[in-house]
Amino acid sequence: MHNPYPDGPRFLDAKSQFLAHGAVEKGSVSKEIERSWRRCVENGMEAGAPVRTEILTQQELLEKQEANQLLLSHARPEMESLNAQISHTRSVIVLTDAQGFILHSQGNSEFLDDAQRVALIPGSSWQESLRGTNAIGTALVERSPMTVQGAEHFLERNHVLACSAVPILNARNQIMGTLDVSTDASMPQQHTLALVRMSAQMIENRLFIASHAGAYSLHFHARPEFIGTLWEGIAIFDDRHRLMALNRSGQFQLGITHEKLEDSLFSELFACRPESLMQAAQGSSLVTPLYTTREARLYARMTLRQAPGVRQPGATNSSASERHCAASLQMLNTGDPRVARIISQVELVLDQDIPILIEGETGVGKELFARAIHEASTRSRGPWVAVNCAALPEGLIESELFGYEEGAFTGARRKGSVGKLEQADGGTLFLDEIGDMPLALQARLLRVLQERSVTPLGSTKPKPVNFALLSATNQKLREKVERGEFRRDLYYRLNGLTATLPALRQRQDLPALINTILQTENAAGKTIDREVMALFKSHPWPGNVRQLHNVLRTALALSGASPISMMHLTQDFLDDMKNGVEEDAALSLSKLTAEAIKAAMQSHAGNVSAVARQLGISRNTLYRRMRAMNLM
Ligand SMILES: Nc1ncnc2c1ncn2[C@@H]1O[C@H](COP(=O)(O)OP(=O)(O)OP(=O)(O)O)[C@@H](O)[C@H]1O
Repeated sequence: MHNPYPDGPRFLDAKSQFLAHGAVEKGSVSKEIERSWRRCVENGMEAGAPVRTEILTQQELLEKQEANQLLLSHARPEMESLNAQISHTRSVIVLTDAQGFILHSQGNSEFLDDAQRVALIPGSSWQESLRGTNAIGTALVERSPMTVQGAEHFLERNHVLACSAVPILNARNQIMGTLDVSTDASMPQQHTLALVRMSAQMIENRLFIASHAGAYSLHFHARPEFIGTLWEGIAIFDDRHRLMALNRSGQFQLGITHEKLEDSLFSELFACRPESLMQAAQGSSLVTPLYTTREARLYARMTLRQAPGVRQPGATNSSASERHCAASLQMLNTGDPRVARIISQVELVLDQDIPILIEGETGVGKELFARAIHEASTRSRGPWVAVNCAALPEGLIESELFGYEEGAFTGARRKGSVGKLEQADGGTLFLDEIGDMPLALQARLLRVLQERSVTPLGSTKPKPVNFALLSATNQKLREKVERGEFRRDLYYRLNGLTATLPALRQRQDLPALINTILQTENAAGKTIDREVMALFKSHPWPGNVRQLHNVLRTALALSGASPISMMHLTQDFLDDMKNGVEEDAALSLSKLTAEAIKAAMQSHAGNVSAVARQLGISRNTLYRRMRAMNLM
């Protein structure tokens, strides 16, 4: 019969030999186990001794949990998901602090007797000096992942256990704690350590990101599909592009140890300007190729963080490298007749001081389009300043837009602040989500547009400004005007020309658009199989081009070198697809019903009883349906 624990007798023999002669036969156990046994003997420990169960009081445990709050909060979700993967085995998952005290445990402990169950609950300690050779305590001493099975444990009481523990390190390579899975000694162990390693790495990545509040982080790997996984390198920089921290995978990929990290600049590590990646990071999670200064090719995604003092791209003059990232108007012309007409209209009014209002559903590419207009204009040498009116808190929007003088209000910065309107002088001001601008500010904005000057808060001196004005909205602005929620005079000021970008489901250039997106993902020429293309053509795309881009990006990562097929679409998208179809069906059904009712009303000259009879429904139902469909 298959013996699930073939090494049991070998470990027992090795242990007896070690206890009798102080040495083991070469190769019978690992060096780490032999070293640990030696430490146990040197500490005067006896293999057959009863276990001393050291357990913290409730108060002491609470204090330890408090002191390790960060570790606990990031480890808990990973322990949950590890538990879901191994819930069919009889195992307990344990998190300890750096001294080996259990902070949290979960799982199935039925395979243990009462004493051992107690040993795996929060508050008990697995220090090697107390419990002899064991995965947690020995991993902490050896600073490396350990599996300790059956008789490899020094104390006989622990021979029933098989445990795999991995130390969790912070960015400075200091041990924060361990993650361990303990199970019955007879359970095969070959995959357990790999699983625990992965979970520990996830916890390290989470801790790493949470403990460094830099200005931006760069996520990188030699293979694009590894970005966003536990194997990615993560580098965190401050707003002066100095490296603040690099995770272990990053240290390995870039070939630097954490001691050498101090004061490295972005430009010393990567052959690219951080600003160009920042531009790509705005509003999307684009993966871009880049080279290290040692000429290794990597892929990276930048994540901007909301730290104070971060210079956001867009609020400054657009540099040559940023400009290189923006799409040109003709690049956006991928064959849809409506888009082509809008582009030719825009080209006619370009540089003529005519404000353009860009309308369209979310994700149709309004900001991309606005940026392309700026790039095509003579103002492209001037600044591009984008303001998202929906993202600014109402109390801040005024000072953001208009700026303020020194000492204008309590808490104002000493030197005052230049508002966005003034920053845009000589370039383009893009007011995104303009429909969300509070009414009171609409009046002030209108005055600036009429007088072409800005008066910062706390000042009486107007400053002349000159910028091209673009704005965008996904709301029906005209309807807001009718409802009195948006100033009519401002509405007319903003829309010298209205450019309405079609929703993706209305566009006739889907394959060409897909090709453009594939190009931006460095995957030009990638094949998409017919089934997927047919699905894409019938999907209603509620998230528009942004959604298409995301679906393609994930499919590219999942498909590797093969053509994109159904198996590379995420379940999320397929579910969305199903719901869309159901919604569509419901929509067309209600349209058909409305048509049927209208026709029957006409042929029976409005006689409700006759119509109800013809349609086979009651008069009440007919009235209800007519009311719901606005037919009465
Ligand atoms: N013509 C296009 N070609 C390639 N990608 C596009 C195009 N239009 C839009 N996208 C993709 O869609 C994303 C969203 O575009 P953008 O932010 O300009 O949309 P938006 O209409 O301003 O959205 P929102 O209303 O939500 O602000 C872009 O980051 C890009 O990935």
